[in-house]
Amino acid sequence: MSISASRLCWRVGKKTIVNDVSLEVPKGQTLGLLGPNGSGKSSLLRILAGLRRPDSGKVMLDGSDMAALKKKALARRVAFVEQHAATEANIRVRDVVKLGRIPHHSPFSAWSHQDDEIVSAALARVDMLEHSEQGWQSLSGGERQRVHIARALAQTPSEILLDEPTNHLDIHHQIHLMRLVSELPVTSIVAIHDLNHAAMFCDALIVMQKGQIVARGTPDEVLTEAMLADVFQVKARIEISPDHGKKHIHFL
Ligand SMILES: Nc1ncnc2c1ncn2[C@@H]1O[C@H](COP(=O)(O)OP(=O)(O)OP(=O)(O)O)[C@@H](O)[C@H]1O
Repeated sequence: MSISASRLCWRVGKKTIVNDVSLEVPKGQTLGLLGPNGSGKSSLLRILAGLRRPDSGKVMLDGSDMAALKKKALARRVAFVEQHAATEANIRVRDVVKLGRIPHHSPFSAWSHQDDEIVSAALARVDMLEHSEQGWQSLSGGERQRVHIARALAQTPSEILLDEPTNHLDIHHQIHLMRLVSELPVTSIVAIHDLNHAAMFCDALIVMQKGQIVARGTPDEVLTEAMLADVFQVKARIEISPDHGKKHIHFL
């Protein structure tokens, strides 16, 4: 397994926010994390990214305990795009993406032509190459989101964790981004609210409720009218799309 977690628990005071969560994602696959607001998706992603220590349980990368990895080695391997990622200074778009290369450098190593190529390729992948010289503060919300994703790609990670990455994006860029994530030769875990995008672009899904996993499997197995009524309290009719052969949810 590229990334796995066994029996993760995280509490704040008496409240258990992540409750006995175990998961496994094979190399190159895309796992979608679904669940209502406050169900623990972001908290789980922060633990999987190594930003938060669980009270119990562990995260494994290729079978080795993540807790044993040094910060820089972890940053070379796992990229995380947070939901409210901020970049304060008014630096150029290209410089934001260059930050993704930091874990690959020592204080004495020189910036290389290859670094430049990786940064340009990351910007091109999110359709932001022509904004390279623009100042960060002048970008729209969706453009900022795409630049944060480019920075994560410039890290050339083996695992990428994305917390609601299609927030702020127009429908063209939502589809473009989800297709990109699903086609990347990188293991991805993505918290996502759009259930039809989850059906179209994820290999497997996990549904969280009150910190626990309440359903898991392929999108076909997980996305059922009963689950949507039970977990999300919505009525829906689900059919197999004649266009792409995946499940399609009609909300009633
Ligand atoms: N540091 C914290 N201290 C106290 N409570 C917290 C903390 N972090 C998260 N929580 C609580 O834990 C629960 C899960 O939050 P989390 O952000 O992980 O949910 P989520 O599934 O990502 O939600 P959303 O879909 O709204 O982004 C929420 O009730 C939240 O208020």
